[in-house]
Amino acid sequence: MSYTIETADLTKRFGSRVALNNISLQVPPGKIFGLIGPNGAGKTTTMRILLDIMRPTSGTVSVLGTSPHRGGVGLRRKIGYLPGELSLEGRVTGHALLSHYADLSGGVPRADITALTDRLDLDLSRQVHGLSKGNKQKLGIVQALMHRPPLLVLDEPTSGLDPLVQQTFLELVREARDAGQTVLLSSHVLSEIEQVADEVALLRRGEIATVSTVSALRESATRRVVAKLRGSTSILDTLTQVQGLTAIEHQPGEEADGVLHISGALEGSPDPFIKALARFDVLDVSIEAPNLEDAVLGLYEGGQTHER
Ligand SMILES: Nc1ncnc2c1ncn2[C@@H]1O[C@H](COP(=O)(O)OP(=O)(O)OP(=O)(O)O)[C@@H](O)[C@H]1O
Repeated sequence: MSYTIETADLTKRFGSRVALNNISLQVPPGKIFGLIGPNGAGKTTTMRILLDIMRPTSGTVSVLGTSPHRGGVGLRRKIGYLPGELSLEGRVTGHALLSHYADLSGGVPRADITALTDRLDLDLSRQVHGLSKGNKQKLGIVQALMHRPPLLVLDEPTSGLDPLVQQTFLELVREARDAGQTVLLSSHVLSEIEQVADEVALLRRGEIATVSTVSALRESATRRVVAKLRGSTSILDTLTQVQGLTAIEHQPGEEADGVLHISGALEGSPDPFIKALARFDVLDVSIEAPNLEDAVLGLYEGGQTHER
């Protein structure tokens, strides 16, 4: 398979500071790939190298089959880039700014720009320096998406967007993927992009902690389970045998004798838990949605894994 983005042993040092340490990443075509990591993990540095804003200390990079260093303007036009530290201070209107970028991209139909600004509810007649942080971010998003490039590289794209606009943005990203575009986007929290990302790489101190599909993360995540059961404390003996169920706690209910309130943490399939419960008189049960943020934090603390 030829990847849209491929890096091998990518390393970037700033003096003695190692920003990236042997990063090997493969972003498949037509997918949404998330780079997740806390502040300083190396997300922006990785993206800047892909755009040839920065050169690596060592290692190799290929973007759309070309080295960013050699790709020049031809490669740059195929990438829609939203920088993390978007600085829009000029005394120009949104219209003028987008026209300028549209020219650089080889022209963009006016209707395509309007379709985006309408959906994001962005007023292009205002001077960009007076726009709020969120509206500047919307302008940056339109600038990156409007020419429908084969690759989108979006650094913290949801930053500053209110929840409603965040949803619209995620829809736009999904539509781009469905149209065959490849999307690389970064965030310091998984919850902002887990709805759209097909695969995520977790960066920690310049290294890849894990690469995983979001569905694999979901399967490995722990969910809290709560049940109200009628029966003797022998229930507990049964539950301790359930595969994947840990941290079991119980307390007697306020109801008539023999009601137990049970809680625990369940990893993996809920099937063994449900089958174990079915042997008792179940008064109530709930299995919460997995908390992916916790799963990711666990991975940050843990060692290296690679799952595809
Ligand atoms: N131009 C630079 N000069 C010196 N150090 C730098 C430079 N750019 C980045 N770094 C360092 O490299 C490391 C990675 O930074 P980077 O901006 O890539 O992280 P990030 O994951 O994007 O973080 P954030 O979420 O805060 O944007 C940090 O330790 C940072 O201080």
